[in-house]
Amino acid sequence: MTRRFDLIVLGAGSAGLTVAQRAARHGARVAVCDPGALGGTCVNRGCVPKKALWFAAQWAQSQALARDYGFALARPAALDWKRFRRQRDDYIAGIRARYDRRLQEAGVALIGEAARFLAPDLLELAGGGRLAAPQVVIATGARPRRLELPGFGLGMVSDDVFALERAPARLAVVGGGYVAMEFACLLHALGCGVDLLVRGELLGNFDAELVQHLAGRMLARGIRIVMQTEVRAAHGSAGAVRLEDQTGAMHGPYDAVLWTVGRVPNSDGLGLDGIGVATDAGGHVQVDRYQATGVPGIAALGDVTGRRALTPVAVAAGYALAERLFGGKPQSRFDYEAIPSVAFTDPPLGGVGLTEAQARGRHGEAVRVYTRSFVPLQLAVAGREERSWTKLVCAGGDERVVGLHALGPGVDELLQGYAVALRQGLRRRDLNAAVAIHPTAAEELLLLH
Ligand SMILES: Cc1cc2nc3c(=O)[nH]c(=O)nc-3n(C[C@H](O)[C@H](O)[C@H](O)COP(=O)(O)OP(=O)(O)OC[C@H]3O[C@@H](n4cnc5c(N)ncnc54)[C@H](O)[C@@H]3O)c2cc1C
Ligand SMILES: NC(=O)c1ccc[n+]([C@@H]2O[C@H](COP(=O)([O-])OP(=O)(O)OC[C@H]3O[C@@H](n4cnc5c(N)ncnc54)[C@H](O)[C@@H]3O)[C@@H](O)[C@H]2O)c1
Repeated sequence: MTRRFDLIVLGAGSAGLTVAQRAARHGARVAVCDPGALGGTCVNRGCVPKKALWFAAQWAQSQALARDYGFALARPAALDWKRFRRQRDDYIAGIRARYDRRLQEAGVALIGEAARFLAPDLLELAGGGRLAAPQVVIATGARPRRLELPGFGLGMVSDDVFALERAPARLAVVGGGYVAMEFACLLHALGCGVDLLVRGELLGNFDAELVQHLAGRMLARGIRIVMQTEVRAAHGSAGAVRLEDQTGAMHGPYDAVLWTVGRVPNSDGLGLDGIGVATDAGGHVQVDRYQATGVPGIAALGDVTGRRALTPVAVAAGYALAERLFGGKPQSRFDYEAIPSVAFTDPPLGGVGLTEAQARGRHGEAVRVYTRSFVPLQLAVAGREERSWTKLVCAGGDERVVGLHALGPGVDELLQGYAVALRQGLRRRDLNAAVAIHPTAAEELLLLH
C-alpha cells in the first residue's frame, strides 16, 4: 500500500524539521523520513555537543585565569568526562523529546527509515513501504569525509569525538577548516597535546589577517601548527599512530588522530540519477535560488546542497521554502548574503559580510579598512597580554559597512546584533554616533576610526 502526503521530507535535521513543521502549520499533510536521531548533525554530532565541549574547555581555561587573579588553585582540576557526557547527553535527549512533541502536535508523520526515489513523486522506504507526494524535499545533510589512504581507520572522525572518555595525551588533527580548528583548540584546552597538520589554508571563509592572529595565539598556547602538510598514510596501531606526509616525513607518535578533511553530501543511495536530479562533482544536489532542483516537485535544502553549511542557514532556507510551497508566497526564498558565522576556537573568531580580500575584489579602491586591537580588561588585570582584534570593512563614499570581523573573548555573542545592522545598511558613522557601554570589549567597535 502507498501512503499519500502533500509533502515528504527526507531528513529530520535542521533543514528538514523546519520545512516540515512550517508546511504542516500551513495545513499540509507532511511525512518526514529519517533512520537516524531527530535533529540530525547539529543536535547529535555537531553544534550542540561541540558547544558543550567548548564550554567545558572555557571552564578549564577560566580556572587558570582565576589563579592569575589570586584564587588559591594549585592547578586546574581535570574534567570528569563521564559526568560531563551524561549531562550533555541528557540535555540533547531533552532537545530530541521537544522536537518529537512538536512534530506530533503539528500532525507530522515521523518515519524512522531511509527513503529513496522510485519516481519524482514516489519513494520507497528501507523496509519496503511506499510513500507518494507531489512535493518532496531532500534534506539529507552530509557526513565526515573518509580518505582512501592506508591506515585511515587508525584515526577517528568528528562524530567519534563525542564518544571520547578522556582527552588523548597526544592528538593529531588533520585539516584546517572549522571542525579542525575548533577541536584543536578545545581539546588542547582540555589537556591534549595537539599537532594540527594542514594541507591548504586555515579557515578559508574568515578574514585572513584575523586568522593569522588566531593561529599565532594557538602557537603561543602550545598547539603545533604544521602547514603545507598532506598526510598520505597512517602507520602503527591504535594508541601509537604515526602519520606520513607527502615528503615521506613522519609525524607522531600520537595516541589519537582526528581526520577533519571536509564533509560528503548524503546524496548517494537516493536514486537521484534515475529521476534526473542533478548533482555536482562532489555529490551536492544542484538547486536554484528557490531551492528547486531541475525536476518539478523536488527541492533540496541544507548541507546536501553544499551552500554555507550552517544550521541557521538550513533553518532559514527551510522556512522560506515552506512559505513558497504552502504559504501562498511564490517569491519566498532565502537570501544567502551577509551570513554571520563564528568559529568556536579559543578565543572565538567571527565575521559577517565580506572579508577584506573579498571586499577589495568586489569594490576595489572604494574599500576602507579600520582595525583595532586591545587587551581585554579581564585579561589585562591578570597580567595577560593576549590581544583581541576588531576589523571594519567599509565601501563607498558613505562608508557602508560591508564586513565586520572580530577575534577575542565574547565575540560569539557580540556578532549577532551586527548581523542585523549590516542587513539594514549600517554605515561607519552610525557606529561613531552610537553611545558605548563602558567598560566592555564591545565598545571598541564604536571607536574604529
Ligand atoms: C562538528 C560540527 C560542528 C558544527 N558546528 C556548527 C556550529 O557551531 N554552528 C553552525 O551553524 N553549524 C555547525 N555545524 C554545521 C551544522 O551542523 C549543519 O550545517 C547542519 O546540521 C545541517 O543541517 P541539515 O538539516 O542540512 O543536515 P543534517 O542535520 O545532517 O540532517 C540530515 C538528516 O538526514 C538523514 N538522512 C540521511 N540520508 C537519508 C535518507 N536516505 N533518507 C532519510 N533521511 C536521511 C540523516 O540521518 C540526518 O538526520 C557543525 C557541523 C559539524 C560536523
Ligand atoms: N562554528 C561553526 O559554525 C561550524 C563548526 C563546524 C563546522 N561548520 C560547518 O561545517 C562545514 C564542514 O566543516 P569542515 O571543517 O568539515 O570542513 P571545511 O570545508 O571547513 O574544511 C575542510 C578542511 O579539510 C581540508 N582537506 C580536504 N581534503 C583534505 C585532504 N585530503 N588532506 C588534508 N586536508 C584536506 C581542507 O583544505 C579544509 O581545510 C563548514 O564548512 C561549516 O560550514 C560550522
